[in-house]
Amino acid sequence: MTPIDTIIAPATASGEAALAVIRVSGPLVPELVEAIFGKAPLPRQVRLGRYLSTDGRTLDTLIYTVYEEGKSYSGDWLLELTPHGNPWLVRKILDDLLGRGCRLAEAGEFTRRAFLNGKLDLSQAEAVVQVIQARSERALEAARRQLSGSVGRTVDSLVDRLLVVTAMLEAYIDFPEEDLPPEDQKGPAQALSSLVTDMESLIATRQYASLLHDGVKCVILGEPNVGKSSLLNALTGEDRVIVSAEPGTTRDYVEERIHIGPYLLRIIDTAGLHEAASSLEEEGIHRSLEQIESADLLLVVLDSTRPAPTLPDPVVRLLNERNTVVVVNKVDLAEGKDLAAFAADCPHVPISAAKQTGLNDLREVIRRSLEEGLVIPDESAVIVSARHAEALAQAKSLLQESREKLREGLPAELVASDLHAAIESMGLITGKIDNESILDRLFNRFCIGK
Ligand SMILES: Nc1nc2c(c(=O)[nH]1)N(C=O)[C@@H](CNc1ccc(C(=O)N[C@@H](CCC(=O)O)C(=O)O)cc1)CN2
Ligand SMILES: Nc1nc2c(ncn2[C@@H]2O[C@H](COP(=O)(O)OP(=O)(O)OP(=O)(O)O)[C@@H](O)[C@H]2O)c(=O)[nH]1
Ligand SMILES: [Mg+2]
Repeated sequence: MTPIDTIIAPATASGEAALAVIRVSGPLVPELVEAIFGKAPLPRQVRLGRYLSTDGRTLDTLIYTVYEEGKSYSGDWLLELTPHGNPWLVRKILDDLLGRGCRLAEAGEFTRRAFLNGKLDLSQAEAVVQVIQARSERALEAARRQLSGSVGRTVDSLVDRLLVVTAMLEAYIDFPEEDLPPEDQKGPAQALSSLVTDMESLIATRQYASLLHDGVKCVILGEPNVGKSSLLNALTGEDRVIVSAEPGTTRDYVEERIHIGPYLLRIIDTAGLHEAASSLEEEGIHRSLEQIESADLLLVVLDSTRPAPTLPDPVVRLLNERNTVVVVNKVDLAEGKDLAAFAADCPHVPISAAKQTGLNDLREVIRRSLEEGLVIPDESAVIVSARHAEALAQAKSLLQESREKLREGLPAELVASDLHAAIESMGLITGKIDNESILDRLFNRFCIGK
């Protein structure tokens, strides 16, 4: 084995805080503990000690924990120091450790070592970043599952099934003159079809993952002056956009992020839709339409005192009960019209953006629409990473080709070689590969200290 460096990094963000965590990982750990604290390292015991620097000064009285080789996060000897959260103190300790032969860790290096030591598969290592970066409860839940190995397990079980089919076919390769008799093609062909179906549904979870990560795109639309901007302000709880009695106030779309229950939403206010009177208005409306077309959820705002609007045809065609909520605004004004016939299949929610009434009902209806209208996988694996989706799609198309070849009665070894390529492609997900450049690309996205 080549000797490895002992790496160090702060594991917490820099800045004043109650505590900071510094991690040290590598073979120097036992002797460092002896030298710094004057005590033999006792693995997995939380200890209080005085950090004595190389020049004999006490830097801090702090808590430290030693994890022994093979039983740590990284898999190597590991020391965690919890000094007071003073950035200057952290710097002093890091400098002292550098002087003792450690070096600063690169981004993701602790997790990279965990992967190389077999503590995590690659999909789990990637999940560490997802857990740190998740911006909603649902996103965190999906990342946590991936970190616990859900993606790895699902992919492994697909690979196991694929290996069984490959073995069935390879039994024939030893008898090259013999064609695969039709009755023996049936088993592998069926197994391949069901694998393709299962891979497709796994790939489909990616759509959900991007909603989790980027947020559900929710577009507020409607005629001018109905209160779209007032609604955005009410939902964000800020005076984010200009509201005025003059129709055509909003000229360009405005985006804000809000949470509704466990979901993250990108909520977008658009220019009112009507017959444009100027080219500037036309451009505004054009931009509204672009936003509307790419939305996951539409909030159509009506003015309760006005007749139902006539929206442009392309917009009307998009509306359905799964992606649309009709928001009937200005119900604080007396002279309400009966608007129940407008988009009658979609839920209608009466509100007053100005008086801030009905907003909790609206949040509840939005939440329900998201739960019913979006395919939200319950337990199992969610594919969050584009890299995983790509590898799966590649494997899936190889399986489809091999099924075709099987049907055409081509030799078993041709079919089997496609299957091997598919297995290799799936191996990229869990990291059963030997490719430095992929590893570099992956781990560079981590923050230092992870
Ligand atoms: N103080 C501290 N808190 C932390 C972490 C850490 O590294 N340090 N983690 C870092 O992300 C997360 C927890 N993940 C961890 C995963 C494995 C091991 C570990 O020591 N594994 C050993 C022993 C397993 C056992 O005893 O059950 C191993 O796998 O061999 C530690 C933390 C979140 N909280
Ligand atoms: N009475 C009452 N007035 C409201 C309500 N919501 C908005 N308004 C008023 O309606 C007018 C238009 O509001 P905006 O939020 O600017 O409407 P908009 O749909 O964004 O308008 P454009 O950007 O021009 O398309 C303003 O004078 C608001 O004060 C409400 O719930 N009740
Ligand atoms: Mg507006």
